[in-house]
Amino acid sequence: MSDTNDTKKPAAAHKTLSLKKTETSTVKQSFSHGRTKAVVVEKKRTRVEPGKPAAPVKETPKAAAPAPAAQPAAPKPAAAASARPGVVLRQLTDEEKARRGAALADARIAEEEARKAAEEEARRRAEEEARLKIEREAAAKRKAEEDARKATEEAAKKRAEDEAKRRLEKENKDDTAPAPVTHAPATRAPGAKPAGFKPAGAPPAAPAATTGPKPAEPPRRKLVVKEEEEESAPKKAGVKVPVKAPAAKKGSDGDRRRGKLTVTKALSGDDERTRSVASFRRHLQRMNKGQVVQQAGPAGPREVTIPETITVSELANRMARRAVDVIKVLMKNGMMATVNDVIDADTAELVAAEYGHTVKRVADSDVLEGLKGGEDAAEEMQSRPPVVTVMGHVDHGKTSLLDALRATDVVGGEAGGITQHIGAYQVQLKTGQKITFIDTPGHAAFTAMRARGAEVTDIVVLVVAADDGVMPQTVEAIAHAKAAGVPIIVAINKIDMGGADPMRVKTELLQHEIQVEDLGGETIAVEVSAKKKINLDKLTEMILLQAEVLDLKANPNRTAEGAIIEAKLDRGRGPVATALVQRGTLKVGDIVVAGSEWGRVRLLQNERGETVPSAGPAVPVEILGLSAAPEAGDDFVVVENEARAREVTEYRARKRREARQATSSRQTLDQLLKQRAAGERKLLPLVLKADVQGSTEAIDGALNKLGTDEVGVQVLQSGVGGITESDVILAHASGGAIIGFNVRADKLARERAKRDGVEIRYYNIIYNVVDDIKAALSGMLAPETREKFLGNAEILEVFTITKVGKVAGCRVTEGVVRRGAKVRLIRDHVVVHEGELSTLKRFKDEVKEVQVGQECGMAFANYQDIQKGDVIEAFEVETIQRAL
Ligand SMILES: Nc1nc2c(ncn2[C@@H]2O[C@H](COP(=O)(O)OP(=O)(O)OP(=O)(O)O)[C@@H](O)[C@H]2O)c(=O)[nH]1
Repeated sequence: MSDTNDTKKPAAAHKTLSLKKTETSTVKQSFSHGRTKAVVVEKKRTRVEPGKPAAPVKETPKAAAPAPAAQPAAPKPAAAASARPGVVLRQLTDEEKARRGAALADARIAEEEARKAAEEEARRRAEEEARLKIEREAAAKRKAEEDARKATEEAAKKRAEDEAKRRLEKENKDDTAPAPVTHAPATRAPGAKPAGFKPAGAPPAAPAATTGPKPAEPPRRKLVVKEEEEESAPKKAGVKVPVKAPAAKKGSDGDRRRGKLTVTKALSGDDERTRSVASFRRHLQRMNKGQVVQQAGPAGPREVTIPETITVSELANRMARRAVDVIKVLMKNGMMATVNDVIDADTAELVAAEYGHTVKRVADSDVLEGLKGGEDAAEEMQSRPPVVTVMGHVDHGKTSLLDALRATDVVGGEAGGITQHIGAYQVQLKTGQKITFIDTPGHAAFTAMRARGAEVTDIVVLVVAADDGVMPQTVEAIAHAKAAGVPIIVAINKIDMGGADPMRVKTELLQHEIQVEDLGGETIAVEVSAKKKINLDKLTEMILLQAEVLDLKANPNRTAEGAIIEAKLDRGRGPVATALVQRGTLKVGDIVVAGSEWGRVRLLQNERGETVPSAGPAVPVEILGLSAAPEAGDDFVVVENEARAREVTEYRARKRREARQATSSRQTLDQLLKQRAAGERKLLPLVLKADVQGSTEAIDGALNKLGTDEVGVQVLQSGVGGITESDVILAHASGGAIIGFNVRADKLARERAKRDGVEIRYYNIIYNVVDDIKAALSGMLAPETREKFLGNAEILEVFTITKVGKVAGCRVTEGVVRRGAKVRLIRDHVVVHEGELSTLKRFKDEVKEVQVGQECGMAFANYQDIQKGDVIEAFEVETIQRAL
């Protein structure tokens, strides 16, 4: 506040003259916001007696105004005294005049400023009022527009629905001319929006025309929505929200979804439409802020490991939630999923974040990390028995030798006398030492197992019959053993036989870089007789000696690891896997992952069928309790819990599926068809099912060997277990047959095979499979054609007969001419035509054949250019079936 003193003002004209010794002045007070107030100040002068001290000036404000803070023009006591009434006023000094003049000027300036401030304030108020008025009017106008727009939308929507209904009814009535039901009638008025198109705040069609210049409004509104979407896009990219976001649908549907939520829409029950872009963005923002929407669960937030893909149930499991909770979250994000559906890691991460869990993303292959334990410390290692594989040529006595060593006889039990089942046995010697033998059907299975990474064998015993010597499969076995880097012990068998010549065997082996000790080499050779049980102890002694050299050790005090030697589906016992423990000890109750199968060990049985509680290193044991039969050569490992087992097996199963798809039957069929089209090698497609893996491999190998450049076998699928409907479907699709070895088709498969005409053949002897397939392949060989000369006839005369054409009057000069035979027309020793006869007549009668020397009439089918003197050569084509 500032006061302005207006003293010594000249008397105003309206003021009455009075003798009162009073002097008035006005004080103008300025307040904030330009408010001012004028205060009149009266100054009374009193007489001052000479010699008496001057009384102070007493001011009596007429209004209750605060006293002026300063009286710039107030006279000093001396001046005041001189102004006393009764005292002659003295003239003001120059100094006083100057001061008063300055004060007056100041007061005038202040007054001017206050006036200006007041004017400014008034102007501002007027403007503010005008603005508010405009805003009020605009709001009212907008409200009116909005109401009108809503009304129009409602009407348009209703019209569209009516229209759709009408069309639907019409379609139902008239099936021949179906009209697509659409929400956007093609004949809508210009400017009118398609039914359901509701851009936020866009003026309705009708008011747009009346309210004037707002033509750019709808597109702008649309753009805003678009911007919102675009804004959310990078977030999506960053977080990879796998929400079925309001992805634009085609046409009016997509547009419609961008609109505001109206009552119609809300009641329409269309979830997708009711989810606006803004809500999606809000959701994303929530996501980005890491705001937890759901409760983490009873155990609180945790770290959830998420692989590249995961099933809904597994994700729920890892978050300690119910699967239905996960499904709810997915649905909320616009994704319909069931418990068993596989979702990608991004989606899973979103769900986990929703529950406030932290996520640990792992690559697919990471699940295998740490599956197998690390190296064992040297002090934990203990000696273990050697694992021996017996290999050799067919009938050289592998099984007999193993039998002799085990003092059991399985040869008689084998159909056809062939070792068809891979078995693994441990023999305990008189000394108490143990040797584990793996009986394979041949080196192929050994290699197949090696190919799967199962390096189970420590020593190979190469059986060579002393009477037969080194044979092709002996050579192959040597190659396989060498490739595996496994030491060989040669067992020269059948030394009891008359024609046995062990030295010949030894020298023959030299050609294959096997130098036995007798001949100055390092390879141990033992002359044995499996039948007469000669030198068997020497053989075992040599095996143990070799094992000693190899210094075979393993840690038995750890979780078990090993390899699957054989697996089968046993009717009574379910999936049974013969496993060889390589380190650690396998116990009943352990959770085992074997290849892409897993299970809790229900029962362990040794080779004699006895139940054992555990199996240590180099012990072969049958495992019961697996979910399905793994493949021979798969590794097995004991894991800490079921979740881990599931994780690993799911990953492996997926990888195998992918690998199979890469060489899927469809692809094979395509190749097959291509080959057929190109007249290339003909393949006989087969689906092969057997009771054990070893048999499938043995049959597969044997059948593949049957192939030639022209024909061959295409094993579309081979596996262990009964023949199922899917096998039949596969065989049918490829036009192939099914081979069941020691297995049968189930009911569904039988019915389907009957319906589709797919042949299923059952066998229990490999030779028979090979023979039958050989015959089938022979049938596929293109038959040879051979021409058989019949006879010659000379054309004596040519007659032209109406309706028949040219007929040759001939005489058979050589052999016979038969009806239906093929003929060539030879003119001057040159073949001018090759075709068939249409007529063969003797006199007027059709005859079957005409002998040499006889005359006949002949006409060619579709050929008229015959001349006298031409020779007709008759011949037949014989087809000769070939065999492999
Ligand atoms: N005299 C004699 N015969 C033997 C001896 N060992 C095996 N045999 C016979 O040789 C034949 C073949 O023996 P297997 O043990 O079945 O031979 P394998 O090598 O296992 O044959 P595949 O299973 O077909 O590979 C049988 O008839 C045996 O009786 C032996 O030491 N002396």
